[in-house]
Amino acid sequence: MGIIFNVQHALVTGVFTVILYLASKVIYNVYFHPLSRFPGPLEHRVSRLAYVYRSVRGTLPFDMLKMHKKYGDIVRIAPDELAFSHPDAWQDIMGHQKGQAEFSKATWFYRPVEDQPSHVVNESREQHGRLRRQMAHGFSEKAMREQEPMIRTYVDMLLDRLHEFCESRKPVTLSDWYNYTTFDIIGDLAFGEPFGCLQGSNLDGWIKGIFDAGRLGIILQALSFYPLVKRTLLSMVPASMKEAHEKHKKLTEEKMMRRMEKEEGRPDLIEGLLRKRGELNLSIDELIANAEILIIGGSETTASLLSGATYLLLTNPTAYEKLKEEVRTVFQSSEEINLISVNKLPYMLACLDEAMRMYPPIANGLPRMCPEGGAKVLGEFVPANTYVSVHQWALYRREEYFKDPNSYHPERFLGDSSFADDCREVLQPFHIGPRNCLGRNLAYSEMRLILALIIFNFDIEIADEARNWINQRNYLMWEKGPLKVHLTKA
Ligand code: HEM
Repeated sequence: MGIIFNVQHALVTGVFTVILYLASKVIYNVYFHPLSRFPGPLEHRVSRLAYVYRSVRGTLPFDMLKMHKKYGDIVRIAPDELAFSHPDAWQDIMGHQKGQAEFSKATWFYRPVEDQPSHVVNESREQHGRLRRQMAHGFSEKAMREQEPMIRTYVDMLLDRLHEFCESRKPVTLSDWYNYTTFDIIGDLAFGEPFGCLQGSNLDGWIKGIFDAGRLGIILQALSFYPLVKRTLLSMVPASMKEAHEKHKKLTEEKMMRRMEKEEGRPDLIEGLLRKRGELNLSIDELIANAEILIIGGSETTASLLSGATYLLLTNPTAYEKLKEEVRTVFQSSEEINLISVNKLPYMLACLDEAMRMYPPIANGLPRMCPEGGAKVLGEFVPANTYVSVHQWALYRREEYFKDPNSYHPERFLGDSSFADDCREVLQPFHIGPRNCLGRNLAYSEMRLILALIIFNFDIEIADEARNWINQRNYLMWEKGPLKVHLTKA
């Protein structure tokens, strides 16, 4: 009897202690936390769970717009995180900081599993600078000129495969074909060999492994705030998953070994790191981590934008007709279209930029951490260790910065007076500052080359089932459904 009473007593005390702890945390977060003066929905100010819920549901970009509309340019989206939606936030958070420490990348987001090898995107400031300097060789103009014939081989293969569909008159899932092309190109640029996606008309198993790991990454990021749960779940990973991981790792090592055996001076994106491998003290796992991040960052982003731009053009016939006219007037044959000559297509560039605004490949805010001593963002003092972010999709849909933000108007990037009040510098799909996108020029060249050749070679009509294609969820990347179109030879 006495024992039962003691157990009951301990249980009641335990439950009471937990409730007391949670209640005091809620009161602290709402009234006494250094960020308590910033507005935001109550459920976001009291706990991280509301943010996690929206991320895991894939609705965060759209929810962020509603929050900024209601609460203004600064919203407290978690007890320790502020979201900023204003053109000046780019410079304040990501720009080169004079005489002040940089905002570092948030570990919970960029390194959800701490013991994984690091790479250029999540490295600490010093090692990042060294890696970036070396990798920059592969992104120079000279390197891009040398890479062009290789890139062109894959684009020609894409055109050949699409011509086959014209003959068969079947609808084509163009979004898949964009992915196959960008994956094969980046496979060659990062590992020295394509994935064979264009050849096999499907995504290689190795790539599928990377996508699966990406989805798991969102869950692991969320669990970073609940370390005990994360540790427990990680210790329970089933044997089949561990085996799949080991198999993927072995395949990747073999790929890297084959690349390392290739001739010296290959003009690709990994050569710079291989040349200074000793000086940079790079293990094979770190080399692989860098090649993998190039694959993820350099293919899905570009393919998404190409799909988004194609969809927006096909659902905006005036813009589509204008672009067709531009491409088919400037060029008389496919052979004339190359990485340099696409510069003669200003309307196409505006079409791509407007697609970046309406369908940015990186739609959510990638969190940074405020340095020691705190810093000012949009004139407000933000305490040290606060996470801060800029959510692109929400920013680009605000009427304060773009007229008629929910409609596709490439003219806004061509000096059309109806859009004179637009704030075009808001658009920063590649970010700014010392950690902005290294592949920006390559991405633009690749997208312009592919789109120009597609528009030149085919008349395209969207299939009925793809009319609402753009209504998607977002899990760091867009969850793209099949963009089905009908192609006829132009
Ligand atoms: C439309 C296409 C692309 C978009 C929108 C895009 C966007 C971005 C953004 C926003 C970042 C910064 C990430 C952060 O702050 O954590 C980034 C970094 C990076 N991107 Fe891209 N990217 C694109 C294509 C590419 C391509 C084609 C490559 C290379 C093949 C590439 C390579 C990189 C690299 C290496 C970094 C890391 C730079 C550093 O940390 O110093 N990107 N990209």
